[in-house]
Amino acid sequence: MDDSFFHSQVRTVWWEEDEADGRAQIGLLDQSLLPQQVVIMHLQHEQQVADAIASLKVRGAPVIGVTAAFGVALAAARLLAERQAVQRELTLAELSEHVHEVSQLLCRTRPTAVNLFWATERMQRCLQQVARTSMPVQQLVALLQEEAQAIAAEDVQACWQMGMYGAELIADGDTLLTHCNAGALATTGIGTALAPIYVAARSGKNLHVLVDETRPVLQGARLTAWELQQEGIPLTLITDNMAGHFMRQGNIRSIFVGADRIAANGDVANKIGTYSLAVLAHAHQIPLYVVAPCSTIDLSLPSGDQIPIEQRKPEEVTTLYGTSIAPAGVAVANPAFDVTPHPYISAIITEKGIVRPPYRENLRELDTEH
Ligand SMILES: CSC[C@H]1O[C@H](OP(=O)(O)O)[C@H](O)[C@@H]1O
Repeated sequence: MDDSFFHSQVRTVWWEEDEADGRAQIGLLDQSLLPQQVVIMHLQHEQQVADAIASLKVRGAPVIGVTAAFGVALAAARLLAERQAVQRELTLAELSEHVHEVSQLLCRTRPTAVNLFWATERMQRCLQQVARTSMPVQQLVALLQEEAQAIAAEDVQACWQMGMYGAELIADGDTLLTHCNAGALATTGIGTALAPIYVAARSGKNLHVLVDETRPVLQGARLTAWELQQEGIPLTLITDNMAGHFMRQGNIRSIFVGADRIAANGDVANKIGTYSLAVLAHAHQIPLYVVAPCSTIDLSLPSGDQIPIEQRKPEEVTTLYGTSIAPAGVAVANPAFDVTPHPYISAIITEKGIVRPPYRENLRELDTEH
């Protein structure tokens, strides 16, 4: 497969330099405005990066990991530039402390997606490893940038591999269901859950995708529908509460979803509503596949019960595009994710292959970095 395989020009996040003064910055597609507007942001401070992640301008587990890595590299470059401007030395100890503090800042934005923690830990490890070599601090800052670029490049590669493995599970003529957005917009590559769909479609299989709208913030309706449309993949948008109806009618061959964190026993935290889908799928004997890179696997947690679930603001539920849809003062719950117990998961597709039960043993053999 060559680069022309993927038609869309979707780019989620990248490293760049300001045209005017050559300052390091991060280019980022503002996903909160899609599909109505395609707006590119240019971030020059780590606080802007943290705000972009917290406000879902960039969202999806793999790409928030990449964004956090770029954020750490940006913070290091910014501190060095500040010191150079006043001709003050930046010591290794100061750089290390700054990188640690910025990692903590970025990790406070979204607690469930483990990729954020994985990426910032990897950035800190990179600094610790080379620090012993007494390398000049300018070179350490450049190395952090290279490490972030490597994380992004590995994500692109992982998406391809997940796509190739997952496509084997899709047959010509299948109708598939997906939830939220686990496509190109959630990664720096062709996506996680949507990657097998793209690979299968490009290999000539005729497919149809049912897309859950995914309340409360509509990643399915706004992002997945937009992304699939750009790629020319036939789709039908449905509201979340229609999924059971279509399963019962026998219209759905399999379900592909992403993941924000996978525990050692194979329990999966993913966008709220995934658990309900999984139970329905089980009742209708429809396979549910989770597609995620190894950076989403957290072997330090024995089960999904230990996965922290992000609670988001009530306004995401009580309003739609700024318009109130509920009575003022109503009590609201807004967990962003739920946990699907592993017995409901038919297979977990990673860049290293397809993992089937028993998950505890088979995930351990994958050689993840956690
Ligand atoms: C490829 S992971 C995408 C993953 O991210 C989503 O959450 P959010 O939009 O809140 O970042 C959701 O859980 C998707 O499955």
